[in-house]
Amino acid sequence: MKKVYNPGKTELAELLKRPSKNIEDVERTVNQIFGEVSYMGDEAVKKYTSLFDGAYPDKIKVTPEEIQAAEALVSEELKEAIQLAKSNIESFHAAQKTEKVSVETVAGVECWQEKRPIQKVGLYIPGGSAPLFSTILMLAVPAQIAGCKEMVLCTPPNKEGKVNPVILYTAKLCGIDTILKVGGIQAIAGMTFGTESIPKVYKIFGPGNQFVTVAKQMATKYNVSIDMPAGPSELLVVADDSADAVFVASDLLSQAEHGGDSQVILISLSEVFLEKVEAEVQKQLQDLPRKDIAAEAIENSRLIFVNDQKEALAIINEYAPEHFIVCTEDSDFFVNGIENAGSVFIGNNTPESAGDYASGTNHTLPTNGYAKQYSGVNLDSFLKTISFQKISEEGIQNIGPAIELMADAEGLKAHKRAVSFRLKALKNSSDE
Ligand SMILES: NC(=O)c1ccc[n+]([C@@H]2O[C@H](COP(=O)([O-])OP(=O)(O)OC[C@H]3O[C@@H](n4cnc5c(N)ncnc54)[C@H](O)[C@@H]3O)[C@@H](O)[C@H]2O)c1
Ligand SMILES: N[C@H](CO)Cc1c[nH]c[nH+]1
Ligand SMILES: [Zn+2]
Repeated sequence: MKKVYNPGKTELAELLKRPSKNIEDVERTVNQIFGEVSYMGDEAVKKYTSLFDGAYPDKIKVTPEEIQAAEALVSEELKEAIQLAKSNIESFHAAQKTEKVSVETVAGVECWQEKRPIQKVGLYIPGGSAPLFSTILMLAVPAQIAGCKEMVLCTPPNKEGKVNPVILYTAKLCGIDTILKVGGIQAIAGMTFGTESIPKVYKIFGPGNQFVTVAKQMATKYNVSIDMPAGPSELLVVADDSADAVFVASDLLSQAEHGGDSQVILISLSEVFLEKVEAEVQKQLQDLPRKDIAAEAIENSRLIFVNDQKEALAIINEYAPEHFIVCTEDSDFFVNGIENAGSVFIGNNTPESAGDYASGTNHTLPTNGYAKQYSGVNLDSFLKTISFQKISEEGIQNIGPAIELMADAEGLKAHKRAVSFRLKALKNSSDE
């Protein structure tokens, strides 16, 4: 991890760059695959599944027999853990339901808004380097609470053309039966255009690598919306001597092990603490099964010493981390001051892994600085808000003249008439 002391503005900008691939190269690949999938459907999907995943499944859709068989391959212990996580995610997301908002803006003009589910949603479950079945809970649970009618799940197959049984088990538990063995750009293109096997959806959800993230952004050009850009995982920790170096190092490594293009950052007001964590990261790295991946991410990562809390907060808000851990004596300073972060974890007993799996919050979060303008997935992500209005005779008489004047001023005569005819009819009937 690169260690820096009191970096200046220009140095910081360079230091805090995410280790992303060349975006033009990724966009070129995305354009090509989108083009082919839109014309050739399943044939193109199979071509790219074979190229990138080394698999050529004869059927893209997982069969009911495969789903059935998966259940026996998952241990009872793991099923119970999944159930506990599911129930906490349900509690937190069900609590996000809101009441109908209704206001009589002036006498006789009633305005209200109500939420309705997005009918067809596509859930992308990463599976390139690790089968992230926990992501199914994060997406399907709020989709179900929202009342989405159709859920389509895409996840990459392994080299034998199979999907991890825990993914199949969790999908079934969440009421999903349309599971497709397709990952990466071809999955996002499939859900964007629809193919013989992949249903077209209205909104695509879920995290993924940089190919998936750029593909999701491309989908928006074809009238399919997305939750947010949720790419390679990242974590920023702010800690002082009140924190535990062993815990902090384990948190940093937890996100580093997602992928070589992940990034983790520690900001501290204590030089001694930075050094302790640096040594601890190297120690804990040694026996990680994904040591090479984590080590690559650690190469892109930073240890930053700053003199005061205000400076630390300014850096954090500029970086806008996906995950933000606060382990300082005065945690309120950071908790109250944070403006840009996907999800915040407070205190020595709150590992980031808790939010990844089982505390109840959602782990599908904006990366790459997008926490400046996007929220993580939540119940509202699966809902649309529709506004309604009902105007009485009194109401149209109250606002009609203003509408007529405004329509006139915009030069829109038909708009004006739509009001004038009604006002005239009311006047005639009152004159009779
Ligand atoms: N932000 C979040 O909320 C969040 C949550 C969980 C995971 N993640 C991130 O999701 C990512 C998962 O990545 P992953 O790779 O393991 O799985 P993935 O499912 O996202 O991607 C695998 C697919 O990438 C495609 N691919 C691989 N190499 C390619 C190439 N050269 N050209 C075109 N396509 C290619 C293949 O089709 C493959 O199926 C990680 O970066 C992880 O950090 C983020
Ligand atoms: N940390 C990931 C979000 O960036 C989510 C995850 C799933 N499994 C483990 N972690
Ligand atoms: Zn994680």
